[in-house]
Amino acid sequence: MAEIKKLYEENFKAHMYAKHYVKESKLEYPFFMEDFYHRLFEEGKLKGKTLIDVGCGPSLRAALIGSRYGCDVYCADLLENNRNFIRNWLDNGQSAFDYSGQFKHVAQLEGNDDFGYLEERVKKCVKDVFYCDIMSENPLHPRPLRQFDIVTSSLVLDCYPDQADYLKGAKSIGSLVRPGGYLAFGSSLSCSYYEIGDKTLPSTDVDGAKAKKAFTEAGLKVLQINEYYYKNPVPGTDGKGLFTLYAIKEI
Ligand SMILES: C[S@@+](CC[C@H](N)C(=O)[O-])C[C@H]1O[C@@H](n2cnc3c(N)ncnc32)[C@H](O)[C@@H]1O
Repeated sequence: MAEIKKLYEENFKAHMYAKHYVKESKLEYPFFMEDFYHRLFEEGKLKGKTLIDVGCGPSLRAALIGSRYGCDVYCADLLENNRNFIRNWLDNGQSAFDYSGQFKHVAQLEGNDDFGYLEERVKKCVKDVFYCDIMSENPLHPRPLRQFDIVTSSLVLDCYPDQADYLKGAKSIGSLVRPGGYLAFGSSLSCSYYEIGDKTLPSTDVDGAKAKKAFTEAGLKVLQINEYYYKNPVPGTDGKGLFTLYAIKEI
């Protein structure tokens, strides 16, 4: 586990990740998570005021959708570089990093051709950007544990191939959901590595059923799983696809 965190500290380049996995994504279905969040909110399945995106990285996936529904969004990540990347975007907008492909996609989901309105909306909804570590019992340490109406997390827990770490991470993510609150989660499917530039990072051989087991053990009730298998191999990873999971913490 310490090794994985060290690998991230040394190899995860925020700008390169944002460029390769958000801006010019090589994934077959680049905006899988945005579509998932959009659908859940639109169907009224996710309701609440506070949203934390755990392991947000240099991405605003959850903020883009949660902002439509007036959520107060908190972006949390292990790496200072990622947190600074988001802070810089919040201060300087598209001139700091051009997310226009992703923003255009979300605007289209909302029935709009022009995506310019999203920048202000996202900036307004993000209330804070802070440290979190899902390998800690309190992922917000040294802050006190706080719970949220909605917890989102995409492509984060699958960074931990060791089974014990995976379960620990699921428990830690689950601890952030308030009783009656929701988890909207996304992951690679049966993946052992992904590349960022010339760096290779490990991933996990996991599917919806394994994630369901982990989050059930973490005290959540899983309500929906959706697996998507790539039709063609995706450059830079051996992942077979992606999956999403939606769960509730019952009162
Ligand atoms: C593959 S990126 C995903 C980024 C973003 N969520 C997305 O969907 O594009 C993995 C992210 O998990 C973060 N991460 C890795 N280990 C973590 C940990 N122990 N606690 C919190 N975040 C972690 C990394 O810093 C990185 O931002």
